Amino acid sequence: MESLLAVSSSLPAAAFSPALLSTPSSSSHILRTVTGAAGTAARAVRCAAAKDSILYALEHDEMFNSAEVIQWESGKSINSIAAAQGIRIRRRCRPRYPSEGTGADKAVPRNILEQIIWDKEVEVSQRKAKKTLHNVIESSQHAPPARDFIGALTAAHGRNGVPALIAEVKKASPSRGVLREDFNPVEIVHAYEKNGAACLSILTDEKHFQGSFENLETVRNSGVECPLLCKEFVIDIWQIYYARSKGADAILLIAAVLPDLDIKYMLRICKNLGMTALIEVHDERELDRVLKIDGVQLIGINNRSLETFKVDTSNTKILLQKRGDTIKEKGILVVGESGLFMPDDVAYVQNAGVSAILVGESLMKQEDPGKAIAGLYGKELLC
Ligand SMILES: O=C(O)c1ccccc1NCC(=O)[C@H](O)[C@H](O)COP(=O)(O)O
Repeated sequence: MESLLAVSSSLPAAAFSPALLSTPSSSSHILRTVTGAAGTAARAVRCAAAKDSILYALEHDEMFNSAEVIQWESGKSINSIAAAQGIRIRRRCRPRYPSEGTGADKAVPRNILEQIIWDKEVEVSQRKAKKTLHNVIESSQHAPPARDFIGALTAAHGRNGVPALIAEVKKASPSRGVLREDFNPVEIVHAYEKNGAACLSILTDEKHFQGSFENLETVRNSGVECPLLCKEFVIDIWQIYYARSKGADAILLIAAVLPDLDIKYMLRICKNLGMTALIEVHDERELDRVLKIDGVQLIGINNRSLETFKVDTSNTKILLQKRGDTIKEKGILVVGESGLFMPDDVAYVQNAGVSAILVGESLMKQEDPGKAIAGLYGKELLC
């Protein structure tokens, strides 16, 4: 595994720039790097297969993700690479050639997160068929510049002396069903901003959360100034460019879903786009993986298990007790996510060491989600 990571990590930074990714030369650059790294006859054979796969992808105007490059290079499946890192969520994996089956046709998802990811694989491949990576990169280059998500959190934290608020726009969720029938995202975000939210989180998944990229775009164009987090289940770099093209300033990357190399690769893309990556973890193993990755600036500790729905705010405290010092040394900001309803909850995660909180349900369920912010903190927030 180490050597595979070394091969892929040896891709030069320039290979990840949007400008290069958008031209055929970047693809051949990556191809040369991958094939050029093969030292043994066996690897050369695998690389020949990789080359065929990559050429096939290019002919069909598809772009490959880093995990797929490793897969081709190593002969290992994405799922076995992920499992070696402790990732339990399996990818269904599209066939590399139309004649190949996935072998997963009869499989059933083991939990809700796996279901969401399998649905996302279908959704993303359908979206890519309509708008290629090349086109979406082009669109992202015309978006207004990304706003400073971390800067907004830091300023609000300093201003109020309590964790900054990332207020979430979430109509429904798999664990709670519909949270709000009367759902007007523009009204909600203006109320959030007026009442002291530092940043906004916009759910874009349609099938499980009744969100949409249209909501993200409408909010962006509605005149709010808070930076926007695209709350998506990212499995493919295409989604990052698409989110940027719709006005996102930050994007969620879930460590329970993405192998390390994908996180590294996606972080570089975010950096090139001026976006912030909020990297979400739920347990110690995920946190340790993420802490080994260079360039991580913002980590979210989710109190909700996305596999079982169990919410436990002590998760934030336990993880920060164990790794708080390392996080501080690295200058990483921590967001406490999920299950926060009252001033005591906010104080609890603040004492644990978070600089920001991500809150959805407890605000969305109130008649006036803006006024609910003062109820959540036990005081009004300064804007
Ligand atoms: O909220 C869910 O039911 C859910 C299910 C599966 C995957 C993700 C899910 N939610 C994402 C989140 O973690 C929350 O939207 C976010 O942290 C806010 O949480 P809350 O304040 O508890 O709504």
